Amino acid sequence: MEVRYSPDKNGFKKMTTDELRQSFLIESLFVKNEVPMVYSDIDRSITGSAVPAGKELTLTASKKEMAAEFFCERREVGVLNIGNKGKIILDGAEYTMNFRDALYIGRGTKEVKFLSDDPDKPAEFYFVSYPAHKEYPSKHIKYEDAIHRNLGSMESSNKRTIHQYILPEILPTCQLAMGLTELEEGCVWNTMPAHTHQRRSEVYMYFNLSEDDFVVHLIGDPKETRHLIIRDRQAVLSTSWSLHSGCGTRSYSFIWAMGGENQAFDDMDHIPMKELR
Ligand SMILES: O=C(O)C(=O)C[C@H](O)C(=O)CO
Ligand SMILES: [Zn+2]
Repeated sequence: MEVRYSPDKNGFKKMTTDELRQSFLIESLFVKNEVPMVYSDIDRSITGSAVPAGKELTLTASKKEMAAEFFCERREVGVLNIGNKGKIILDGAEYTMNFRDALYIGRGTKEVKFLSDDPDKPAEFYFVSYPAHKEYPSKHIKYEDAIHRNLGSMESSNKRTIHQYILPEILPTCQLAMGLTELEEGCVWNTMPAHTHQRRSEVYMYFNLSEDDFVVHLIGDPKETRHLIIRDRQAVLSTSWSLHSGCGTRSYSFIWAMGGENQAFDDMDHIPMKELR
């Protein structure tokens, strides 16, 4: 498992493009028949994917980094399927995962298996995990059971729907919150006006982009921003002090996942537009 260490605010200011990418950008996801994972010291998130294409995949603990017998020994996981129909089996209990369905996997779950219905049209599971102090029941949250919030406008090029799957309004978790944001055609800006949230950190994973398209993702202190060019199915880590917002060369979607001490979605420190630099 790859491990990432984040810089402090001052170290961040001196980083080159390559250093920024090595610290915050995750380019290794969605490899068929593998379960790539990145462990970050930011709230101890683990970000990964599972694309079973003719092979059943298992979520296993990396002994060195996790010192655990099984992945969910002290962790909870949120999974979203952005591919074709598949299944996740948790200790023998089977969940049918359609496109845009989510699954919360509670601490204590011993066996997690990922399968696709058709190996030629695989399911594409994306997951984010955080440490969990307590066992909460696993739960399947279908697309139609998520909370769908419309935000933004065509005039601001940011009309989008935020689909909220894993939040206290839907199910209890230890610290994980997770959802999916889809931009309307012709809209390119996400999370603008921008925010930080000192009380939690966040991981974004962008998708629905063609090979030639990308998102210019803003990070850093709102008064001294930097950017990363992010391509299809790549993820970006965000510290609690960093804004996280992006502008694409076309419309796109992204999955956001958060861990920390406060799960209230609207608990954000908004940044006045005039203050961004
Ligand atoms: O488009 C948006 O705005 C978002 O999706 C915002 C994220 O959900 C977020 O940053 C939550 O803290
Ligand atoms: Zn946020």
